[in-house]
Amino acid sequence: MCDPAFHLTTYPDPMDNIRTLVILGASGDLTARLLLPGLGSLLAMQPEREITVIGSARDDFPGPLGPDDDVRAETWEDTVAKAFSSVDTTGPAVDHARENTRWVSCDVTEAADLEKLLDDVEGPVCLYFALAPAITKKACAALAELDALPEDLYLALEKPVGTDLDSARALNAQVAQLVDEEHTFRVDHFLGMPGVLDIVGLRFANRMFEPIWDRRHIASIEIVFDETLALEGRGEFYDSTGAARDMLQSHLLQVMALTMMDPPSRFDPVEVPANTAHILRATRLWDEDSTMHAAEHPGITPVVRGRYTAGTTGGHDVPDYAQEKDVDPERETETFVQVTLEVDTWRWNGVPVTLRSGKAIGNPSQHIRVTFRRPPHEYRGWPHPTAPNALSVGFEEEHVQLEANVGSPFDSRGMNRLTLSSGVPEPGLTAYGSVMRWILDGDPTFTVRADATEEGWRIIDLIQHAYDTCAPLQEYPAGSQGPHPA
Ligand SMILES: NC(=O)C1=CN([C@@H]2O[C@H](COP(=O)(O)OP(=O)(O)OC[C@H]3O[C@@H](n4cnc5c(N)ncnc54)[C@H](OP(=O)(O)O)[C@@H]3O)[C@@H](O)[C@H]2O)C=CC1
Ligand SMILES: O=C1O[C@H](COP(=O)(O)O)[C@@H](O)[C@H](O)[C@H]1O
Repeated sequence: MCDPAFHLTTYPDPMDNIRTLVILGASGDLTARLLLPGLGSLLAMQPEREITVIGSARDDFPGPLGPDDDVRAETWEDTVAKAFSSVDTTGPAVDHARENTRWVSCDVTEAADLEKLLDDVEGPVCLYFALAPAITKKACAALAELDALPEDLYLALEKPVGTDLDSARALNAQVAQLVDEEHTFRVDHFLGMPGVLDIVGLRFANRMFEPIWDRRHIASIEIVFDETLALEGRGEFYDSTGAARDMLQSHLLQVMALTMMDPPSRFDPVEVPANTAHILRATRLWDEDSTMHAAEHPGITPVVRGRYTAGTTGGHDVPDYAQEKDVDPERETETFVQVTLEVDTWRWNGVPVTLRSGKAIGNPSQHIRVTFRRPPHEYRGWPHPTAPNALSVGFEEEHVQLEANVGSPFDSRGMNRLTLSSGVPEPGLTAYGSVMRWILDGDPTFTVRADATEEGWRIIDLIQHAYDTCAPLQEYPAGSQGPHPA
């Protein structure tokens, strides 16, 4: 279980860091829907924290009225208050942030604008780029033109970092000219999801899992994040991205690395990212032709991709992807991907690791499931094969489930399957609440280091190669479980 107040690192002192958060792109969807509510829930939990939030984008907030609008949106201050109250947050830290927030208009691609924005801002300060990747790149170039940057400056970058390996390398190099790695947060909110953080407690705060957490005892690992959601008006972004780049490049690969990393000696921004990178560097596509793999795990198709057609999911009619707004049907963008990977180390060689994510899926699953090997010895007269033990953890719902065999084969009941299942009692921070906490603490332990981003793109290139050579785009009706043979 992950205690919400459980601060995992000893570096640096919490509550002694960032006092000013500047959100660039603050009139966008991310800020109102995720960043501000996450911040509000954190402040409700930490009443002593004093933080000034500066919102910024090109237009005066809320921006001029469009030709078809008849109601002017609320002010920035109202937006902050509304976002805080949406998660029912109160307390002195919430009041302080609400009363001290302000809006500054700024085109982040213009050095002169940035200079004005940062003029009276004192460090430690974090600039949060809630911007499209192309604008983030231009903003970094404009920041590099300034004569001086605020002292103790942190930068927080949203995903995606770049759009491929080359652009990610270029952006990382640009960022490195502005601040060092320990002042850089490459945000992956999946690392803040309560269920994902439960993996930390399960693995490293118990005696019983870590000794068997390797290829000798684990048969396979599955990390699934399916969604009923379809495009939700994000056609333009999604059509140039697709499921692998949207969901695997950082999110599911980061979760995989946390699930499979060697135990770090400390939970700090040196050890955790190093162990994450170690796993990602060793990751390759499952080789279905390897004799050893074929004997132990026959029939795995390493890459499956699909795209939804019309159907119904979550009680809503979903149109054929090709009919969605702002998409090019000829582009072959996938809305479903399933890949089986291998982490080629002594600890994990030969264990298939399947990552899957699909949009418009019926009865979607969102879990990390570790399936153990069967007992090594078969007793005469017992039912065989004995079902394997399995441990699964939900992503956002914090649901932990352990499956075991109990009972005696010598009485009439025979062997039973026991499922120990528990939700975690106290709700903790939301995913973006944890992200905000790490940022305001100046603690990049659970953010994505530059090399991990680049490894993510290397793995995406392997998947793309499979798309081009052996994984044709298949169709699946919205509301189904995805294409065969996933
Ligand atoms: N929305 C989501 O659910 C998620 C988004 N993300 C990532 O977060 C980032 C932002 O996403 P989202 O909020 O949805 O995007 P939006 O398109 O909703 O918002 C973009 C923001 O950028 C501002 N902007 C654009 N150009 C400039 C400029 N030159 N100078 C200053 N501000 C500018 C816009 O305001 P204006 O035009 O007035 O300047 C607007 O405030 C993206 O990288 C996305 O991938 C990540 C996870 C989830
Ligand atoms: O980053 C993204 O994540 C969401 C899923 O995360 P959630 O916290 O909103 O459940 C996904 O829908 C989106 O496509 C992707 O860009």
